[in-house]
Amino acid sequence: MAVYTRLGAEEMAAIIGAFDVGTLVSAKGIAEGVSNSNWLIETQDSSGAARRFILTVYEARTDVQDLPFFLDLLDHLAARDCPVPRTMHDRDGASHRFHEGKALALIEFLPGVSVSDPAPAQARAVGAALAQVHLAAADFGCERVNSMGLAAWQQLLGDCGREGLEAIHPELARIVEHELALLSARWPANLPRGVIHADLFPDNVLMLGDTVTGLIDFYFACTDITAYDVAVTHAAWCFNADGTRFLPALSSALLEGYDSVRPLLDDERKALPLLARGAAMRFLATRAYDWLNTPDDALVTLKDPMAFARRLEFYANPANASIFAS
Ligand SMILES: Nc1ncnc2c1ncn2[C@@H]1O[C@H](COP(=O)(O)OP(=O)(O)OP(=O)(O)O)[C@@H](O)[C@H]1O
Ligand SMILES: N[C@@H](CCO)C(=O)O
Repeated sequence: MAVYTRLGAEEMAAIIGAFDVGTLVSAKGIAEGVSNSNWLIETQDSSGAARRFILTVYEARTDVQDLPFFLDLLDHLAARDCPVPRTMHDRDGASHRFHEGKALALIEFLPGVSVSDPAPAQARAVGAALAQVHLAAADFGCERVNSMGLAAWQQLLGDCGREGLEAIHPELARIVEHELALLSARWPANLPRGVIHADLFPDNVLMLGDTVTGLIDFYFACTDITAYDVAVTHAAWCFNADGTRFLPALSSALLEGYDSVRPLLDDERKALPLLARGAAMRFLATRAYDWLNTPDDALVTLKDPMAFARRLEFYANPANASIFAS
């Protein structure tokens, strides 16, 4: 249950009272998510209309210094008609506040559900929405370094150690060593860069039918290679959960959807096999680290690192490079 912070009814009413969003009617803790504490908030405004919001209290994993980047980005993208929630600003105009030393923000509630078994039309819509974000973010003035880039993969996997990786799977240390060396040597330097979401998994997309109603959880958003975001989204959407089966119809649909809004440049397309190996390595790294370092009594369901080791092997196989050809 991702509610790490306890808030009494009076405290909650005082927090919501700092925003011009009506009177608090209910606050329900949201089970999904592991990083921060989230509540679904209902209020009633002066005309009697019901309104809904998400209250997020940021826990240790989110650096408060980054909040202006994340929250201003939502406002920037929403103003350009991207399907992202707006940030509600408080009565002083601030996008986030502090309560008992923790930062919090009130975010627009968007309808929709996260799909667990996407159809090609849904993957197409997600590809198009991602491209829309990339275009709309072009004039966003702020930058943020990718804290989950190549250096972080090396650090996390180094911390896992050869023995740790071999305990996860006997072949994992060998695969990681070989792939990290290759990625360090070949990671592209000259591809177009911009703001990327960097974590656009199905659980971070709200949909109604084939329509994307919300892209959420921008807490890894950063400035990096734009096509790397396509690779991340590809790795997240185009395989079954354990990574044993590539789903070609989802892959074609996702890439077509993206291209229909922002056609990939030839150089970007050529780089996708390598960028996808990097994307698979990024999630392998955080999952392997968490697998070995999360206490047994922690209230989180660990995600399987091997699901991304299998994707990595798929992308590394030259016979599969053609999936990215136009
Ligand atoms: N703007 C929104 N509109 C509707 N529902 C939302 C919105 N933002 C978040 N949610 C709901 O809250 C849940 C948790 O949100 P989120 O994924 O941002 O939490 P988190 O703890 O930061 O995530 P994670 O652990 O995935 O990093 C989502 O799965 C979704 O159900
Ligand atoms: N989406 C990530 C978790 C957040 O980085 C994963 O599935 O491993």
